[in-house]
Amino acid sequence: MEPPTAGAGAASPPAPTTLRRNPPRSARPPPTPLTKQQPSSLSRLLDEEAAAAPSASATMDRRLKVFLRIRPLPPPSPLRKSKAPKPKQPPNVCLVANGANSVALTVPNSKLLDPKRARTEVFDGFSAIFSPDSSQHDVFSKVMNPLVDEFLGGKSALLVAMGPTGSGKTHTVFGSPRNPGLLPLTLQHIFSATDQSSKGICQSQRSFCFSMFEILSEGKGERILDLLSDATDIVFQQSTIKGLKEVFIENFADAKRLVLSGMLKRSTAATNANSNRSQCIITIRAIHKNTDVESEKSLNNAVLTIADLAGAEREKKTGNQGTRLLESNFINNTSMVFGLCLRSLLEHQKNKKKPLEKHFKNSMLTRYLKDYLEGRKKMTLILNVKPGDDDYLDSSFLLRQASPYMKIKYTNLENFSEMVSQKRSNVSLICQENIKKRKVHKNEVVAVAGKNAIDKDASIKVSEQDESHDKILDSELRRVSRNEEIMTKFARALWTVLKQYKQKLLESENAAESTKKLLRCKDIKIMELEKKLMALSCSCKKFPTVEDTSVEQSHDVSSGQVAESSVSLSSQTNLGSSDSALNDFHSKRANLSPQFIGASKGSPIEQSEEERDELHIIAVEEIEHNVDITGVEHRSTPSCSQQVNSEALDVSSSHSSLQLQGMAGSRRRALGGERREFFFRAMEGALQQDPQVLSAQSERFEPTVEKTIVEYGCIQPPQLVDDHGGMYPRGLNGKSCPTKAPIAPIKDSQSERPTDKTEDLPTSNPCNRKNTRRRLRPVSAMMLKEFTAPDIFLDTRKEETVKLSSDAIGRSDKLIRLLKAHPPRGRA
Ligand SMILES: Nc1ncnc2c1ncn2[C@@H]1O[C@H](COP(=O)(O)OP(=O)(O)OP(=O)(O)O)[C@@H](O)[C@H]1O
Repeated sequence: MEPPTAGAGAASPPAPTTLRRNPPRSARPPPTPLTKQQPSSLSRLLDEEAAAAPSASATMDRRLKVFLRIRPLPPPSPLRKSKAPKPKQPPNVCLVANGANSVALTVPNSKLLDPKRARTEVFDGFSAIFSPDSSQHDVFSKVMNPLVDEFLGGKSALLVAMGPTGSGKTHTVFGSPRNPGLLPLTLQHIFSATDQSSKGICQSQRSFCFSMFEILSEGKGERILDLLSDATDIVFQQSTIKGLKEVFIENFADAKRLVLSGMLKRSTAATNANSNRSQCIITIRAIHKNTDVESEKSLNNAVLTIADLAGAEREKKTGNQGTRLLESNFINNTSMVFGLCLRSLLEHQKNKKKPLEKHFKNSMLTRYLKDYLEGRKKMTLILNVKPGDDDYLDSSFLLRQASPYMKIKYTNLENFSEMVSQKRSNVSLICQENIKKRKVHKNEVVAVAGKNAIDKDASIKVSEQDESHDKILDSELRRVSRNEEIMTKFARALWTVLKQYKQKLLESENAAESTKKLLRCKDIKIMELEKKLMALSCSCKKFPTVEDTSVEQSHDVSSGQVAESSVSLSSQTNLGSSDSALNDFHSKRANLSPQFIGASKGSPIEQSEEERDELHIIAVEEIEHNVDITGVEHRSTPSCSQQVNSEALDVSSSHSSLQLQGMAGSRRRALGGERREFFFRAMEGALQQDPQVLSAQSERFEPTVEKTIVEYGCIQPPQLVDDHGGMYPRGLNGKSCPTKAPIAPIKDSQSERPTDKTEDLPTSNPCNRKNTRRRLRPVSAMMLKEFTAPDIFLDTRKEETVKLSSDAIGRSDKLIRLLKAHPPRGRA
């Protein structure tokens, strides 16, 4: 074993330095320089105590014993042996035994910031230190022998093996068949001792119960596994394990077999460290069969427990993941809780005002070992460490953590169980006394009444015998009654609070119920509405079918419209009547119109009056807009009719078709939808053939115009329902003409007065935009107005207009006459 680098004997060792990046408040004392080799205060104290008085050993016995075992460095791997050249220097060691009770821990060079400034810490005060070459028997004789003796003497004891993973805990506790550990040696010792005692004293017969179980992690929790049976229903209840198998062992061979079978069942995992994954606990309970009942009782309480804790792991080193990581968390957590319990016990012992924290509740192991961790039963620790440089951090952590535990004291251990039983008996005695006292009081009353002489005598006897005792009982009674009162009040308060909570809960439940009901109603309503909507949409889908009446009407309307448009042409002489041609035209129209009519018929079902008006207004606006675009001159159309001739008719037809095309285009832009699209396309198609056909047809229509007027009884054609339910008069080719559509705009008027367009707009248009928006006038009325309206004369700025107006007056006279000749029949 190589001595520490800063060990004794160095000629001029570098001054030890303390590297502290984050110094704690209660800074540790600087590490003891090894050059001085002075024993620490604790070891000095222990030595002094040992030397001073024969009772010193007893004092030392009262302290928590902490042993340290340094395991040998692992041998080089066989691969390395055969192939790699032998290392010149032995592997560096950071931990060496510095004396009987102390070790020196040197920071390895690899961990030093400045290699020149070596640093060594000395940890002393250990009960014993076992160097790597110490045998299992050495360890047993110093660690376990005293505990076994105490156990056989009827006292419980616990040995806990602590340390990082792979430090030799399992080796220390179980050992191997060739090199048995503490447990086999203990069992051997127990049975050999029993044999000797049975040989010597035949009065007592001892037998032992053996149990072995492990606590391991299960997900994020813990569970117990019995290593001697396959029982699964093991429950941990108040420091005892229910369902745990205890096997009677009568000889060492049986015990050895049990230990082996238990070890085979123990959970280990192939981690980097190939370590145990559980805390293994072995208990040996002595059962004494003695003639003396009292001694049997006390001896039967003794339990010897050996705990082989799972080694704390560093995540970085093991590289554990998933379940293994959870396991190592559990292991580290248990070690931490165990350490916290001991720390708390020490703090409590140092300062009685500090409460003993209940850290033991945080893990199953510490709950099981509660009595030991609260200082009521004796415990011994054996720390296992690895001395290699690589294990410096693990060793340092363990030594720093465990070295203060040596100061933990066990006082009044012997009396503890007695104290407990005494306390219990005292309480029961007090209760009995209370009952007695009540009886006595009762008897006193009875005695006063003179009813029962025996009771009277007894009460007098009691009162005379122990007055002081009565006083104590009185005070106790008062205390108990006060406690009772407090508890009753508390219970009442709790009851009322609970009542209130219950009421609130009921209220909130009711509210929730009513809200649910409301929601259900709403749902039903929504469903009904949805159904209605579906029905409506279905009916709408079915609706767009061709209606003969509509077609007929459209025929009529179109003829009426033609009549309207052809009013100005009535003076033409060469218009031949041709019903067949008209029928042709009608059939063409009929082919075009059904879609439109169907669509227009269908819409009013869906739309309200307001919506229809609104859409009507939009349509009118669009048409107006088109009218504006195609020819603002049309606003002066009243005069155009007078100049009608065959040429003008052609022009007007083409104008009309252009105008209607424009209108159709704008309508298409504005209104989406397949049906509308179809309608407009059809209309455009019809218009494309218009210029010639229309002129010919217009000529032919002339007599029909008269007829149609007679048929409808007025010039006003039947109104057409637009896609959106809006009503406006039909124009040429069934196109609605919401405005006072000019029938035959004259080319000349456009060329003559191009600059007057804007000026004429507000005044010359008798049917201004506002009016059109509000309501559509019947075509006849509009025409009459056009012909007679005074606003025609308003445009006096230009002589031409005046002249045309005067012509219009003449034309209106003609129209009036025409109307008089054919008075309207009245609308259907
Ligand atoms: N004192 C020793 N002498 C010889 N070999 C030892 C000694 N201590 C430990 N070993 C060996 O080191 C290896 C690891 O030891 P062991 O399994 O006891 O470690 P451990 O602390 O129980 O690990 P874990 O907590 O992970 O279970 C074993 O192969 C064991 O034989």
